[in-house]
Amino acid sequence: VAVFHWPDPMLDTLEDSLYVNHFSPASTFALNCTARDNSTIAAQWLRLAYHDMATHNATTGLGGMDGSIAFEYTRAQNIGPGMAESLIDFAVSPNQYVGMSDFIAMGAVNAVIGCGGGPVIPFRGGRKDATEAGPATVPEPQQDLASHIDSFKDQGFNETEMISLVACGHSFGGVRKVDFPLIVTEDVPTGIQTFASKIGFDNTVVTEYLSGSTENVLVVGSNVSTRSDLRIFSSDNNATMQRLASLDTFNQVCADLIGRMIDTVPSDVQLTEPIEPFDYKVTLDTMLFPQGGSLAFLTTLRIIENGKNQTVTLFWKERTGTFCPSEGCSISAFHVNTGVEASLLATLKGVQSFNQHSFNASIDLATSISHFWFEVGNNDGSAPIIVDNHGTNFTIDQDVLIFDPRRSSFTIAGEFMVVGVKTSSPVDVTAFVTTTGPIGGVNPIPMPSNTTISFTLDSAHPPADGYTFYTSDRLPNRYSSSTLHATIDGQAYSLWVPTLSALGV
Ligand code: HEM
Repeated sequence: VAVFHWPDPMLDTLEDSLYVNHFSPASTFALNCTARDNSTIAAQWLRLAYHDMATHNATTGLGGMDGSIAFEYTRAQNIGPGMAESLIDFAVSPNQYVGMSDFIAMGAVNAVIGCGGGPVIPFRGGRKDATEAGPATVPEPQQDLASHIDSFKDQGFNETEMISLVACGHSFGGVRKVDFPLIVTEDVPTGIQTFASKIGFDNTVVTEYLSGSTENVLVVGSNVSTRSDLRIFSSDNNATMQRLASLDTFNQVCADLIGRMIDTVPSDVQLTEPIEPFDYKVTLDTMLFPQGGSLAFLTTLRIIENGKNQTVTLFWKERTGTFCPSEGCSISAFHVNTGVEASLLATLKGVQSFNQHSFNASIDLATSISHFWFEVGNNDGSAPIIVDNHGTNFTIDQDVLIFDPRRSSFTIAGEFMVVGVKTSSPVDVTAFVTTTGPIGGVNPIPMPSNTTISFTLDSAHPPADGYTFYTSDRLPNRYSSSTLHATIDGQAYSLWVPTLSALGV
């Protein structure tokens, strides 16, 4: 299991996206098997993930789940509106540390639970987005069995796994003549055409195939050349399909294979260990900025709701000199937000909701802050739990380049970030900003992109408390997050700013 050592922007983003409800569309849109375009969002997402993975070549190690589908979705092999629509679903979520490909993979995990309630597929992060299209290697129904065996072999799956993975995939969604003109569907009713009239993660696709009652056009369609499921399913005399007739086996095999499918990445990509909900998490809105002769320090500790009535105390130590008592300076939470909703995936892992304990500490300007930790009291006589980033403390790397949410301005007229630098010498400050592009134009998919914006000396905010302030260019539309960079007195500093405001600003 991946261990979270704060700060870790990638794990931080992925864990929120997986387990905090509404944090990312990837964990919500596909729930309840929501219908779209004569199919379901879940089916579209699962097909998107497979088609993204299908560029993998196990021999060269190239391709796989890398988001290259964003450059390939207009190909005939990716026909149908589901590809573009699904890419649009995911395009709001990426930032500088997590790309589209991780969200496409997360979409597959949520598609499976969203339509069937399970099985739960482990999620690993760290995929890298491709910058161009991969080869056109998605299998097509008019190809013969030998080609399909070859395609799956290239993708890293043997013949038995091919049979199973196709059965798993085709237990979702439908085949629509309009989207796939190669398939002659005069013998299949129009409208919603789901395999075996079922939507969901069950093995009807298998049992109806075996009993001869299937309406799957890739099995019984009148165009014999596009009966690819028939050729694949029967390729080992139905031995695999018979095994999959057990619902438990089907669920186990599908969880395993879809898991392998989303973890099929270019060989130079190293995925994290599976990401489970973090017990204790310092949330995104942790900020340190000068204010009226001291430093304001805002932070929040998120705890999984556990039925105990807990009290949390924030502790911190000085950066230089002595100011705090030997046990550290401390303060109680000023706000507790109970009942932060967990995602469906989190509830399937036993997490019902989270409590957020927020702090607004005033830090001595001269001695500043080097690190912080928390004590969680159970109010039942038991010893408090020390939450200290797994023994490494929550370290404030630096207080030289800071983001100042109070001096920043966010109005309809425009959004401007203000940063402070702890020097009076002139400094070049830039922000590496992720935005999601406009819908429409040349590329209808609002793919996330990165731009650099610069800062100028802030005439509205004179130097104060040892800091000089710089204001950004107007933030671009569809700003999502940024990382600040500056070289100050010969040393390079950077600061991830995942969010522009915090409770207590
Ligand atoms: C030889 C391999 C495969 C062939 C020839 C094939 C072919 C097709 C075709 C023709 C459609 C209908 C497309 C449309 O009408 O829009 C379809 C739908 C679908 N396929 Fe496959 N497929 C294959 C493997 C897979 C695999 C391995 C998966 C995932 C594990 C998968 C997942 C899906 C899903 C979820 C749909 C429904 C999409 C929707 O309803 O929006 N397919 N496939």
